[in-house]
Order: sequence, then C-alpha cells, then structure tokens
Amino acid sequence: MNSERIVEGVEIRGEIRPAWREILTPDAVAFVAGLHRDFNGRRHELLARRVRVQAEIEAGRLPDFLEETRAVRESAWRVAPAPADLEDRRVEITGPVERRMMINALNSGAKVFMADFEDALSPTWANVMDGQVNLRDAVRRTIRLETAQKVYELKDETATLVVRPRGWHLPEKHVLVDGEPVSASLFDFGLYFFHNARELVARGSGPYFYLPKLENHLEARLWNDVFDAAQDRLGLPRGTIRATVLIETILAAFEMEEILYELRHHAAGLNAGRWDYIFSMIKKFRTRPDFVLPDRAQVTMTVPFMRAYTELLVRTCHRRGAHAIGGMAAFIPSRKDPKVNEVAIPKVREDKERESADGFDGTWVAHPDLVPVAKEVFDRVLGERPHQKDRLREDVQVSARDLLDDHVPGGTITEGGIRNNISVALQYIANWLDGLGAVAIFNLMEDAATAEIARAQLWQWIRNGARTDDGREITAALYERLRDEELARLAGSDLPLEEARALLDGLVLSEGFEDFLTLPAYERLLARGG
Ligand SMILES: CC(=O)SCCNC(=O)CCNC(=O)[C@H](O)C(C)(C)COP(=O)(O)OP(=O)(O)OC[C@H]1O[C@@H](n2cnc3c(N)ncnc32)[C@H](O)[C@@H]1OP(=O)(O)O
Ligand SMILES: O=CC(=O)O
Ligand SMILES: [Mg+2]
Repeated sequence: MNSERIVEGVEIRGEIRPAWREILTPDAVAFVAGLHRDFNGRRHELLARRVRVQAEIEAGRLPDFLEETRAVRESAWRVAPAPADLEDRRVEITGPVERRMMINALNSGAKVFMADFEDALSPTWANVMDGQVNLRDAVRRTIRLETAQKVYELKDETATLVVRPRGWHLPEKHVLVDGEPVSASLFDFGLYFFHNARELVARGSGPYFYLPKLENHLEARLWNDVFDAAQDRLGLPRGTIRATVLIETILAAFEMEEILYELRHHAAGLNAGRWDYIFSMIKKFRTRPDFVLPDRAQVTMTVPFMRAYTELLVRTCHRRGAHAIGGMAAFIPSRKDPKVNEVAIPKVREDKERESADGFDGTWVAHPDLVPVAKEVFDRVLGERPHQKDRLREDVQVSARDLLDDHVPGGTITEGGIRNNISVALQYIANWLDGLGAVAIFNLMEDAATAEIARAQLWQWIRNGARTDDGREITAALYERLRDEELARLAGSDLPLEEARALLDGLVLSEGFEDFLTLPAYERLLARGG
C-alpha cells in the first residue's frame, strides 16, 4: 500500500492520484491535522459519553428534557439571520458527492443541494477524494463531465451548495495523524472548508454544512468550537459558516433548543432526518420489548411519535428564527416505468403536503424528477414568501412521553416485512461494499440510514422474541431460513452478496448490538482495498 508523509506527523495510507494531490496539499493537510489535534480528544470523550448514556438507558432510565438547561429553553434568544442564498430553502435535493449526480443536482431547479459524504456515500478512498475534487470544481463552477451520451455542465442558475460531512463516530483510516486515524468529520469538513470557504464568500455564498447524527448539545458545542477555530485560522469572521443540524436521534429530539443555542451564531436550521430517527428509536431502546416496532413500512410519518417529533421541530425552529426542513420520502420515480410513478408521485406529494401544512419551510427530495412535485406543493403554501417562520406553532405541546411512546396503532410484523428487511439489507450492504452508498431497491431509495433500520429490526425482533402476525416467534433459525431463501432470489448478481451475508449475520445474530453498520462494513471496505 502506498504510504506518504505529507507534513510532520501526517501519513496518507493510500493512493494519491494527481487530482487528489491538489486537495491534499501540505497546507490543507496541516489544517485538518490541526483541527484533529485540537478536537479529537473531545470527540472521543463524547463518543464514550454515548456509551455511558446507553448503559443508563439499559438500566431503565428514559431520556427527558434536561433540567440543567432549563434556562436555555426558557430565555429569549434567536439564531443568526439566514444568509441570502439560504433564505428560501423550499426544495432541497440530496445525493452523494459523485460528479454526474452533483451536476444534475445543482441543475435540478432545487434551491439547495446537499452534497453528501454521509448516508448516501460509501466512503471508499476514491469516493471521498473525488468528492472533494468535485466540490472544489462545483464551487468554482468549472465542474464538467463528458460521457458518450451527454456533456454535463452547470446552468446559469444553480442550487446553493451545502455539504454533509461524515458523523462523529466515523474514522478516516487512510489518514493518520500522529499515528491515529483522523476523524472523518474533521477530514471532510476541514478539506472542504480549507479549499472553498474564501472562494464561496468571494462569490457571495458561504461554507454551509449539514451536521448528521448528533446525540446531544455537547456534540453541537464541539462542532461550534471547530467552526470558530477553522474560521479564525483562515481569517474569516466567526459566523461565516452556517450549519443545519439533522435531528435524527431520539436523544437529540430532547435537546433541539440546546443544539440550536450552542450553534446560534452558525445555525441555519434543523432538519427532520426521519430514517436515522427511526433507527435511533430501535437502537436506543433495543433491549426493551415495549419498544419493538412493526414492519418498517408501517412506521410512517403519521404515526404518533413521528408526528410529535416533527411538530416539535417546527415549533422549536420557528421560535428561534431558524428554518425547519422536512425529510426524505423514500419513494423514487422511474423514467422507464410509468406504473412506478403512479405510486411514487402521489406518495411524495402527500408527504410534502403534510410537511408544508405542519409549517416546515422546505423539504428534501431524492431525485431530480421530484423537485417539481415538492416545489409545486411548497409554492402553494409559501407563495412569494421565502419561508413560513411566522407560523410559530404555539399550539404544539409535546411531552417526553409523546416522543417516547412508539406504539404504532395496528402495527404488525409480517413474514413479508422480515423478508424485505433481509433482502434490502443484503442488497444495500453489497452495493455499499462495491462503492455505492445510495441505491434504488424495490423502487425505494435505500441508504445507510434506511439499511440501519432493516438490520436493526431483525436484531431487535430476535432479541425480544417478537412474533409475526400469524403467531410465529422470530428466532435466529427463522432468520437463517428466510435469509437463505432471499439470497437464493438474488443469485446471479455480480455484487459481493456472500460478504454482505457474513456481515449481516454478524449484525443480526450477535449477542451485542453494533452501533453503526458502517463501522464493521468500513473494515471490510478497507480489506477490499476501498
Ligand atoms: C436518509 C437520508 O439521509 S436521505 C439523503 C441521502 N440519500 C440520498 O441522497 C439519495 C439520493 N438519491 C439517489 O442517490 C438516487 O436517486 C437513487 C440511487 C435513489 C436512484 O438513482 P438512479 O437509479 O440512478 O435513478 P435514475 O436512473 O432514475 O436517474 C435518472 C437521472 O437522474 C439522476 N439522479 C437521480 N437521483 C439524483 C440525485 N439525488 N441527484 C442528482 N441526480 C440524480 C441520475 O444521475 C440520472 O441522471 P442522467 O440521466 O444524467 O444519467
Ligand atoms: O439523514 C436523513 C435521515 O433521514 O436519516
Ligand atoms: Mg441520516
């Protein structure tokens, strides 16, 4: 394996293609290493804190709104005003930092494009480094691609760029700082910020981020301190960065106010990350039979606990002057099969109608063909106004019990649901190991967050002795039989399904619960040379 020391104490363990060398400059690498040296200790402390909190939950403590931060919730403060190009966020398209998709997303007519190193990206070294090259070229508007069919170039009017770095739990093992893998969050953030912050400001925009998978306000404080340090080091005013935080864990739902408060000079809003949120409900309460969820298809946005969380998010944001951004409906259209669209388009429209009626200021879509669908719905509600922050939603009263009561009325676990979880998890993991982080499976968008639900449910059902609607206990033996049958249906695929099976078995059948499937999967990705 190639190994190169770029600056004192920093080793790159991987290929460095000529275009990547323009990103991995000594100054940029030193900048990232500086952030890592200053903040990685706190990152580890916060990750250890997550483990302690989990132990407390397993000992019977349920989360609640914090007593020690009551003053933050009860005092008057607002987040910084939105910059001009984040004022109207009615439709945001998301997608991995892949060149063709990035150009398509920027040209899609959406107001914002979230370029994703996270749920939608398999973090092979090539994907991560190409992603940084693509972002640099997108910022400078030189991004271009020629294929046999088409030349891809930016239109005059493009979406505002927002970047989602990987979460605090992930390492980037191709880069060692003083012998230790660099934090993937600091790597993705630091390189993008170093190369593009000044250029973005000069072009009238700014370095904008989405922050994933936060579990509490101390993790937001860490991001805020990273932002201050990064801006100081490049000589940019504090507050130049704007961050939208995904509320996608049950614990963060109890600290929305505090998270916004910590980041108030940099905060641009909160987003309801529904898929990781459902995963988090399963993960955090995994040992409790009273928290067992039914088939994931039945856990819709209209079930009471999802309504409680999303309504509280809108109320919290608007009270503090922040944008409330909705989430991702998983239905994706097809350019080949109109029958798929007959299902997908009305489902997405219904989802966006609910969000816009609830007071969200904008929403996410997974595919360019869904931009007009979401735009039409939000246009109807917003008209010429850029947002609806004046809808304070003071009618919303959400208690801890509302957030925690995950009973799904009429919910059942079916054999079809078990099979779907198995097949989706196998196909998704195999694609991920092959370098693809967002995949259309059974006409739904699947990414790291949705796949986490699939595999976590299998573990939860077995561990808690859950029963199917026809009365059968869900056991390891039942899983193994259905897994073999689902694997047989996928025979003939070129994907590494056998490796995916081994990984899924480990996740589903182990005594303990693996916190993120992407951690063991990353080890396999590295072993495959990814
Ligand atoms: C839980 C969460 O975190 S949600 C956020 C993270 N997840 C995502 O961002 C998923 C984003 N969406 C996608 O990755 C894709 O839409 C998929 C994988 C679901 C489907 O992709 P495909 O099967 O390629 O879709 P399809 O074949 O219909 O694509 C048609 C065209 O639209 C483009 N396209 C599809 N989705 C996107 C997108 N999100 N952004 C930009 N372009 C896109 C394709 O590149 C293709 O372009 P081309 O005609 O120039 O070749
Ligand atoms: O990141 C978004 C989610 O739904 O998870
Ligand atoms: Mg997510």
